[in-house]
Amino acid sequence: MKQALVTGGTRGIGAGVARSLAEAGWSVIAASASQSELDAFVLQDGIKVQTLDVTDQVSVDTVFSDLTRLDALVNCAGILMREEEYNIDVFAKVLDVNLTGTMRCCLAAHPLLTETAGAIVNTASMLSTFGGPLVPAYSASKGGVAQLTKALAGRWAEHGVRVNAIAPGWIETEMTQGLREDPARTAGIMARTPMKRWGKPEEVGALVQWLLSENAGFVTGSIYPVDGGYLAM
Ligand SMILES: NC(=O)c1ccc[n+]([C@@H]2O[C@H](COP(=O)([O-])OP(=O)(O)OC[C@H]3O[C@@H](n4cnc5c(N)ncnc54)[C@H](O)[C@@H]3O)[C@@H](O)[C@H]2O)c1
Ligand SMILES: O=C(O)C(=O)C[C@H](O)[C@H](O)CO
Repeated sequence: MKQALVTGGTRGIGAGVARSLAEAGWSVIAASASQSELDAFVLQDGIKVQTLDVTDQVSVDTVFSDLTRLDALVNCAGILMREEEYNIDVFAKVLDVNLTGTMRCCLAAHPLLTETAGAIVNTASMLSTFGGPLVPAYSASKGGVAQLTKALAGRWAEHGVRVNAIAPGWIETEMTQGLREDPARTAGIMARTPMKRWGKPEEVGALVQWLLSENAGFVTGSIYPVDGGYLAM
């Protein structure tokens, strides 16, 4: 059975991805650094949970060296600290999780993925394309994830490893809870969203499922929006 590891896989978009892949017949490891999330995760057939901190090299090395097979890595772990990101320590922390954490897991997964001609899906954002004045570190990290994805795709194609990224729009998760509870921010977002609604984690999962399938066998180095049309406006 094909095996995927999803970082940040016990909540929000990552959990939506883990559940979509399990429903498509994958064996999924849903990994998170948060013990409370691991405890709260409602298990389903095909999914097991795993402690993994993407900022901790020992944690990453331990988890990946224990794997005997890996067909896909989906990097969903991410944080966003809003205005606090103007503090340099917070800036570095956000980069460490979102960008360096993504690279850490890609590097750790690469030897296993070369054995299976596997694939990576990273999580970029609309903020890979435009800057968010309230989130300088988050914006920089997501611009970085998009470029990292293209660089790795170019380098690892010769090993048969495909590397793509998703760029979710406004998705209903805890990360956007504050925005969804603010009527003025919600109205502003909906005014610019052609589909006039928030996206769901499983709608992001469906895109990841396709990117990891044989149907996407010639697709690498691309960034795929799933945003109800927001980036097109
Ligand atoms: N929600 C949105 O609208 C949206 C839009 C675009 C991109 N994204 C991106 O999607 C991804 C998932 O976001 P979400 O909205 O589901 O947010 P979320 O806060 O619900 O989930 C984030 C996940 O990352 C995990 N995580 C954080 N730090 C970690 C670490 N050091 N090691 C391992 N896991 C860690 C958390 O435990 C959690 O499981 C993030 O990369 C985010 O930037 C979200
Ligand atoms: O697009 C993303 O990656 C987001 O999650 C957007 C943020 O929630 C938003 O920029 C917060 O101000």
